Amino acid sequence: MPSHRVTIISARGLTKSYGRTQALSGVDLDVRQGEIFGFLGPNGAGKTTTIRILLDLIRRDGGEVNLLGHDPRTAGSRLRADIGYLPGELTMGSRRPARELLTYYGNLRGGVHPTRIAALADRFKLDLDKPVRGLSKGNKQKVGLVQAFMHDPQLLILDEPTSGLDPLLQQEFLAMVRETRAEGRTVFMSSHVLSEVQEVSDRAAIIRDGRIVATEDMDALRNRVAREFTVRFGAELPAEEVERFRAEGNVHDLVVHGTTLTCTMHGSPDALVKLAARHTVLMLNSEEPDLERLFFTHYNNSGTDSEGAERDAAA
Ligand SMILES: Nc1ncnc2c1ncn2[C@@H]1O[C@H](COP(=O)(O)OP(=O)(O)OP(=O)(O)O)[C@@H](O)[C@H]1O
Repeated sequence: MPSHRVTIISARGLTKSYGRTQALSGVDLDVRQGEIFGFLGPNGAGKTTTIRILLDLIRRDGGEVNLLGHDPRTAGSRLRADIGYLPGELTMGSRRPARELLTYYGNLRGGVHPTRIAALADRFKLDLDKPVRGLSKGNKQKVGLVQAFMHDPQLLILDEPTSGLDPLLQQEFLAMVRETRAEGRTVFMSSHVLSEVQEVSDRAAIIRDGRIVATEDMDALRNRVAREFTVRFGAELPAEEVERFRAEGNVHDLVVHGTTLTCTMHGSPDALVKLAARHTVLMLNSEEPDLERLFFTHYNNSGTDSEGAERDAAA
């Protein structure tokens, strides 16, 4: 991605404490126009706090923010019209039907055509006639997503957007995010689920204990992440066949127990799949590491030096 693109989100040295809890200890971010930018971190890392500061929903203790060319502290409602925001915790106690609530939100942003609301609701399989208060968590999340997308904002800021969505709707959501990018608009989304960010993002920042520990192109992150594979064969493998697996450059930690082989791999599983296909495969399973493991295996030593991690990723 060309680095000369317009910067849509810039944050420098953001700090925030809640009493004795230091939630952010100097967060820097640069998000460029037309990219999908993932914001990854385990629970309590500071994602929601950062997002709320970006939108001036809470006040920062220190640092600078620029969103679409403005400081959100002073830009007021004009800036809000160019942003779609999905909060991490939706409080929707209204007795009104979703259609009415969404029309009301749309009017606050200068009006959104009813057919646009209906089309988005249709994609998410949301019933617009039910009172919002009685909706399930997942259906409330859909209302939140429709209100974030419906006015076609230049910038979408989404806090844990797939929380509560079933897998098919997660895919629908990711498709919408890609369409947004194709129109040159920008998406910033937080998540603690590595796979969804990996699937859709161009770049991601990883936050841990209130600091950005890495900002990476997703291709670089994909290669850093070791996935665990388990293959169960129809019969025990001859020793020389096991050696073929062991000889593959990106196969590590290989263990064979009876008919079951486990290993970890970086990058593409192509070689493993082709070797396995020489035999009868009863089961093949691949698990991604959770974020915590990724942090401990890859970022522990690089500590808080995000430039160092970027250098490593480029190497
Ligand atoms: N209103 C608050 N009062 C006190 N502490 C808070 C408040 N909000 C957040 N914190 C603390 O600040 C830190 C960062 O929290 P934050 O909600 O930003 O993390 P997060 O990455 O969004 O986590 P999650 O994925 O669980 O939503 C945590 O230690 C949290 O307990």
